[in-house]
Amino acid sequence: MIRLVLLDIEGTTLPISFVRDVMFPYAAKALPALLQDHTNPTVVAARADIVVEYPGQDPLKVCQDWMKADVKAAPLKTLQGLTWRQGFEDGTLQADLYPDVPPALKAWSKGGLRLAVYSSGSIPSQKLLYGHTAQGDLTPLFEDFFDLSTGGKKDAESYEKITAAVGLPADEILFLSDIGAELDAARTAAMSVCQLVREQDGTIPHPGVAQAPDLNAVSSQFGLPVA
Ligand SMILES: CSCCC(=O)C(=O)COP(=O)(O)O
Ligand SMILES: [Mg+2]
Repeated sequence: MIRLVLLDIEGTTLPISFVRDVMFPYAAKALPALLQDHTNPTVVAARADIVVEYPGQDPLKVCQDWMKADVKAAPLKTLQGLTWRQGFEDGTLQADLYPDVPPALKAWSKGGLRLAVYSSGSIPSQKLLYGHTAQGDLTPLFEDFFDLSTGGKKDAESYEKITAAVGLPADEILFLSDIGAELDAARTAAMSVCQLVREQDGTIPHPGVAQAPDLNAVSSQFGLPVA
């Protein structure tokens, strides 16, 4: 029986186009000034991580290249999160979740299911995003937030750590993602998994895993409370 649903964000609850066409351009504009900040310890640490990994290269150029290729690099995710704070807080950014998402999350939570997030986006940016949606602040629905500080999303060990953190048998945790390699890693860690195959995102169906076009279909397949 599923007791906790662990959700990816991009491609699962939020269209990829919102990340690529709205959030990334916002971050790209703000990054040059942010990288000049030599007093914020979070910025200093992220820039140092980039310099260690790419000695002699301009950290801004490295970030720009990562964004172009949607590389899930922890220092980039930290820096992007810092830039998005201003946008979410002043109303320039508002998370445009898939329409099936808010009602399903509310029904699952009301029905007693525990909910948690596991995304490459930094935990502060996950909270900003779910805190500023067209349907209001959805953060109270989630009991926990996990990001790359737990480990890479394609590593089974990350899912073992999450299982230990939430204190449930792995098969009672249902991980939802659009990415096959993430689902494989979660399955290796004995979690239940389902791929969100979002038509709008052109998700490539991954062989050998349960699939659903939206969260309502997830509810039907796994016997979860319905919206
Ligand atoms: C607050 S998440 C913003 C989107 C993002 O930058 C990202 O990398 C999401 O990746 P995911 O692991 O949710 O597919
Ligand atoms: Mg994703």
